[in-house]
Amino acid sequence: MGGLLPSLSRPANHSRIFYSVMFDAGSTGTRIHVYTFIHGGSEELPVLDNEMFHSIKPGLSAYADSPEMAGHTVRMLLKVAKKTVPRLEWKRTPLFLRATAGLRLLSAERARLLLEQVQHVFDESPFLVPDDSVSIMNGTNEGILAWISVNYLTGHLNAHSERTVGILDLGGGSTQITFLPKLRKTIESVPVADYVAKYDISNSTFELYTYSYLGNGLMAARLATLGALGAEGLEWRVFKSSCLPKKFRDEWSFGGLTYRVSGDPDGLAGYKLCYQEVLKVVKGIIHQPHELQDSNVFYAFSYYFDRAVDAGLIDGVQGGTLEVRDFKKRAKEVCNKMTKHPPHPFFPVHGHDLHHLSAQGWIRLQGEHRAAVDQESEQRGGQLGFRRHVGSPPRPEDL
Ligand SMILES: Nc1ccn([C@@H]2O[C@H](COP(=O)(O)OP(=O)(O)O)[C@@H](O)[C@H]2O)c(=O)n1
Repeated sequence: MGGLLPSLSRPANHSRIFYSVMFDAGSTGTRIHVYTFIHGGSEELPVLDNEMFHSIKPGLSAYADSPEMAGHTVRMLLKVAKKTVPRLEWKRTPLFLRATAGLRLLSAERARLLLEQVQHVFDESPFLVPDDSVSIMNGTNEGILAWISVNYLTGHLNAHSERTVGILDLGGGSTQITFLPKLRKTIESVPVADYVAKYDISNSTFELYTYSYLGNGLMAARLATLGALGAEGLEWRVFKSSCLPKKFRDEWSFGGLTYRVSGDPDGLAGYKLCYQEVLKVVKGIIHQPHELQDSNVFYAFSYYFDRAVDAGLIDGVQGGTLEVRDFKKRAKEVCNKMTKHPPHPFFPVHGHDLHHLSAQGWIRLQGEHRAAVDQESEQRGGQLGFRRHVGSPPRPEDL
């Protein structure tokens, strides 16, 4: 995202504060980040001074049949930019939008029509609209940027650091895994070449293992488990699962479609059956690098974080450190209890088959930091801000 920062060659008397506006168009919501940077001097890199955040649900892909509503979402969010950026700065403040799995899951034509609406709203706004303002980010870049952000914010990218940490990002439509392999064999034995990406950061080249599994984000994988993703007859069908309490009934919306779901009142529910159901969706698809069988540190976030909080495994403000097997243990407890008293539905592991990913590995679950008021339930107050952020860690007074 090299274009995020506007040109730094400014006249000496020019304001040393500048702004940049980034939209994250995810499968479950569209978010705006308005960054304020301070430019200390021509030799120095700008420093992130503040970030304003706001989000709207659902994501743009929910409007595949009414693209003008996607434009409306972006117009609403632009109001935050207008409030945050002084009027005089609007015409030199660049706008960017990067869409992730929601749009990747649509046909190229439907995605194009949505992005066209966004481009139109950008063009009629008073802000700067660079050439590459609006696009779909590919899964490889999504995984790499998350890895850079987390390693930068945790201090693993500084010159003295000898190791890095991996990332696990569970979105609604896709899930990413990225780490720096310790063994050459890991790179040599990837299933296809696009599991490896080289990235240069300050005189070092990192050869990363990175992959984005499209359709294995939490919402998409959950619907696939129910046999609902891509199914016909959504108006009359009810999709049943042994992962849901027997008497449970609900409607779930994703990607502009609504699915009626329920437990199986005449069947069985519980961990074992549910595990088999989920396995059908991930088996043979999720690649499990050998070296991850040993202990490894991963930062897991997005829905990994949300579900760990919901399951009572970590604190919603502090985040926490878990072993992968803790997820399995808790899933067993919750799913087997659900056969007796119906609690909230809990799927043991979505997206990644985490148990196999790293039997003894640790994952650190951290929430995201947001400096601004977020009206969504997805607001989290963890210690680090890293999801699609590249910038300074939040200051204590912002937390
Ligand atoms: N700035 C953001 C945006 C989303 N998220 C999390 O990302 C998840 C939703 O992912 P998403 O809607 O972007 O889905 P994808 O398009 O990445 O598959 C939720 O768990 C959100 O809380 C985040 O942690 N930080």
